[in-house]
Amino acid sequence: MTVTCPELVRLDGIEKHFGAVRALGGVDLALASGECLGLVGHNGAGKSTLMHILAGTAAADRGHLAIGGVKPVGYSPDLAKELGVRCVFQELSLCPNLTVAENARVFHPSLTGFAWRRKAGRLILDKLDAIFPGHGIAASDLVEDLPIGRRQMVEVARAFTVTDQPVRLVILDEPTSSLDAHTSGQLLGFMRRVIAEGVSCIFISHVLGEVLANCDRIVVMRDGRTVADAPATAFDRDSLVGAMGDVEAHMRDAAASHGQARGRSPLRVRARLKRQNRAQDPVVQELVAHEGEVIGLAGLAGHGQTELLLTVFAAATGTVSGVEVMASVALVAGDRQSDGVFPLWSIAENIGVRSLSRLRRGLLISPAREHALAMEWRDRIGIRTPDVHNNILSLSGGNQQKVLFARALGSDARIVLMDDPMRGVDVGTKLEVYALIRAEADNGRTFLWYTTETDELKQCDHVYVFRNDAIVADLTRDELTEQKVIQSSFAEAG
Ligand SMILES: Nc1ncnc2c1ncn2[C@@H]1O[C@H](COP(=O)(O)OP(=O)(O)OP(=O)(O)O)[C@@H](O)[C@H]1O
Repeated sequence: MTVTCPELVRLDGIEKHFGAVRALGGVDLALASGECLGLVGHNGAGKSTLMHILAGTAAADRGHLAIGGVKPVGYSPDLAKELGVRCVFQELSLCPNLTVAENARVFHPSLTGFAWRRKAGRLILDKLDAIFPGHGIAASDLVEDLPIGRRQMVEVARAFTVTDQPVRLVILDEPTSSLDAHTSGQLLGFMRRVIAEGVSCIFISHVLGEVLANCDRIVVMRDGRTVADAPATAFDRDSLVGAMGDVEAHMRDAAASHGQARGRSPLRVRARLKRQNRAQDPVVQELVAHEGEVIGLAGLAGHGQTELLLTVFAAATGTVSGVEVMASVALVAGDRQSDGVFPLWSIAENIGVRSLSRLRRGLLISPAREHALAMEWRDRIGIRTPDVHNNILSLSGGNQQKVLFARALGSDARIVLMDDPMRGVDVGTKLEVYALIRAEADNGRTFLWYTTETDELKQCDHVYVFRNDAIVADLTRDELTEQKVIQSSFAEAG
């Protein structure tokens, strides 16, 4: 039975320019109450910009916006909130030096009185419990001490908390990008429950399976315009990829078909892990990576994968007991906001910073060499910018992530450590980067790749599954299945 719900949002002819860049070229979009709309498109297609306009954090150059049939005058983030519009942006907005409860209070100024801290703590914890049971976050945790996945969970939960203002629309801009498969599933299940209660959601993700399985309708954006708008059931993965443009939908299988015998080439990394003593798991004693291998690190987020990468990174420049690293190392940070991007620098400077010795002419960095390196990588992985000397923050989130790739792959490092590096990278670029990683591995580079996406583990020659800071499974490419990874990630002791 089809139920016609009242229209909640209407955007008409929205245009937005950033200098010479046309981010939005006249976008129309409508959304009903209780509808879940999937919004997809390549990096830089204009999705986040459109959502900023809907959330009142950016103003359109042209066009109209109506919410609940009313065209608001002087639209602003405060007015959006009053009208029931909430947004979880890619670049998380929590105050790092405040606790989880204090961040909830910042969002809800109506929580006053001397018990405000307790009330705010209860409010956010109840919502975290509802969305992410077993989340392990305390109201008194300082946000800057939380890993990126947990920060994302707090940000999502906060968007759904209610005090004196209603929640009618929640915009989720890549909310699962830092969450492992289990936690993403919890969020998507919750999203379906609130949709059933009449709340609307706009869900942006580059994981097309999530969009196809959870949204009622899908809008595809390309180069600042909408190019497709249909019920989710009208699409499959290939037709979505086709609508997004310039991608070969079947490249994935070609990239995955490569296999390699272990251990014939020289050793690059050997890391002995401390034995787990909390549980009687079958613990794998050491991780090894050889020249030319792509090694996957799997398991639920926060179970020691990032720490292992950071330990290998430290061991490359100093002495760390139990860890041997036999070649130079570069790291692609996963938390680009705090660890990856130099926000005051240009795109070219951000790419070149890991290759300074090669870019030097005499005592100084040669601008020409820096420019050439940046142009080479702009073209190789399609960084969408009119000028590599623009500030890095002028790029969309996914394009900033590509810069971090370019920095590592453009360097002379023989070992590349990747901390869930594909966050926010669109499906076309992902396939290109997979092929690039494979080509670089064939040239003798070694990759240690922590990923929260099971599909990406299929790109690896060998996968170690982590749980509670220990390796609990050691899988060859042929043994790897999603089920085995999930089983090992959750298996109880005994
Ligand atoms: N503050 C800014 N200054 C200059 N250009 C910007 C700014 N914000 C966005 N842009 C440009 O606008 C275009 C659209 O970017 P937007 O972030 O909306 O893309 P997106 O579809 O959300 O991409 P992604 O999937 O990578 O997040 C891009 O070309 C981007 O470089």
